[in-house]
Amino acid sequence: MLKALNWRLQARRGFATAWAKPFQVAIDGPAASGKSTTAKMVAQRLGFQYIDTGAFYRCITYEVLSREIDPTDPRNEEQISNIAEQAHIRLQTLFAAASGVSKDQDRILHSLPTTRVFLEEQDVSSQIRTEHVSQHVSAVAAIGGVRQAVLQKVRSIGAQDDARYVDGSPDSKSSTEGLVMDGRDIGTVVLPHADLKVFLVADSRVRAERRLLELIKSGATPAQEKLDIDAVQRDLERRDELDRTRKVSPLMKAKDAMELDTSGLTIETQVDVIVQEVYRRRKSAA
Ligand SMILES: Nc1ncnc2c1ncn2[C@@H]1O[C@H](COP(=O)(O)OP(=O)(O)O)[C@@H](O)[C@H]1O
Ligand SMILES: Nc1ccn([C@@H]2O[C@H](COP(=O)(O)OP(=O)(O)O)[C@@H](O)[C@H]2O)c(=O)n1
Repeated sequence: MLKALNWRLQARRGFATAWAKPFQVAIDGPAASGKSTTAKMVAQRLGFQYIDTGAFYRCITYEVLSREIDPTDPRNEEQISNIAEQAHIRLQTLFAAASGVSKDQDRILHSLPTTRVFLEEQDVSSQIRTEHVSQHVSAVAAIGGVRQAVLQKVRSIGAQDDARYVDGSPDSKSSTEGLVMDGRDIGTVVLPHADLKVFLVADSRVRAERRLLELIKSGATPAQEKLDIDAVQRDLERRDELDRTRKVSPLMKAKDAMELDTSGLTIETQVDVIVQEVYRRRKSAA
C-alpha cells in the first residue's frame, strides 16, 4: 500500500528511481555571510525544501527575552532549555511561481523567496530579527539543552513540508527531491552526511555593510535602536566569536565542505556556483 503510494508520487514527480534519497545541501558560515539568501535561492532554483535553523534559535531567544529571563545567567539554563523543548515553531517559505517549467534548469527564478516564522502560530518574522534578539541569540544557542531541542525539531520538520509557491499551491516537489538547510552546525552535526556542504565566508566589514542595509530596508529595528556600521560589525564579530568558541557544536567548517568567499560575488554568482555543483554531483552519482 505504502509502496504503491510512493510509486504514484514518484511517477507524478518524474523520478527515474523509486525511494530516491533526497539530496541534502548544508550551508554554514558566520553571521551575514549570505547563508539564508543563498540557501533560499538555491532551494527555489532546484525545487528543494528550505530550512533556516537560525530562525529556531531566534524564536527561542525572543521568547526568553519576552519573559525577561537573563540568558547569560547559568542558573537559567534549565528554564531556557524547557522553553526550547516546548516551543512550537513553524516555518513557511514562499517561493516564486514556477508555472509551466519542465526541466530543472528552467526553474531559474530571480525573485527572492521569503520565509515566515511562526511561534505558537503567531507570526514573529520581524520580531526575531531585531538587534535586541541578535545580541542575545548566541548565548541562548550555546546552551546544550537548547541545541538538543532544536536538533530534534529541525530533523523532524524534514518530514513535513510547508513550502508554497506564490500561486498558493503546495509545492509537491520540494520535500522529496532535496533539502537545503543553513546554520552553524549543519555540515558537522545536523546533516553530517549531506551530499554537498558549503561554508560561506565574507570580509566582516562587507558583512556589516550588508546587514546594516538589510536592517534599514526591513524596518525591523525600532528608531530608538541607533545603528551605525561599526556597531553592527562589532556585534557580528562578537557573535561569531561566541559561536566559534562554545562547547557544544561550535561554528566550524566541516572537513569535506567547499568554502566560498562571497565578499566580491553577486548573489546570482554564489547561487549559481552551488546549483552547478549540485548538478555535477547528482550527475556523477547517477
Ligand atoms: N553577494 C552579495 N552581495 C550583496 N549582498 C549580499 C550578497 N550575499 C548576501 N547579501 C545580502 O547580505 C545580507 C545578509 O545575508 P543573509 O543571507 O541574511 O546572511 P546570513 O544568513 O549568513 O546571516 C542580506 O541582506 C543579503 O541580501
Ligand atoms: N545551526 C545554527 C543556526 C544558528 N545558530 C545560532 O543562532 C544565531 C542566529 O543565527 P542566524 O542564522 O539567524 O543569524 P544571522 O547569521 O542571519 O545573523 C547564530 O549567531 C548562532 O548563535 C546556531 O547556533 N546554530
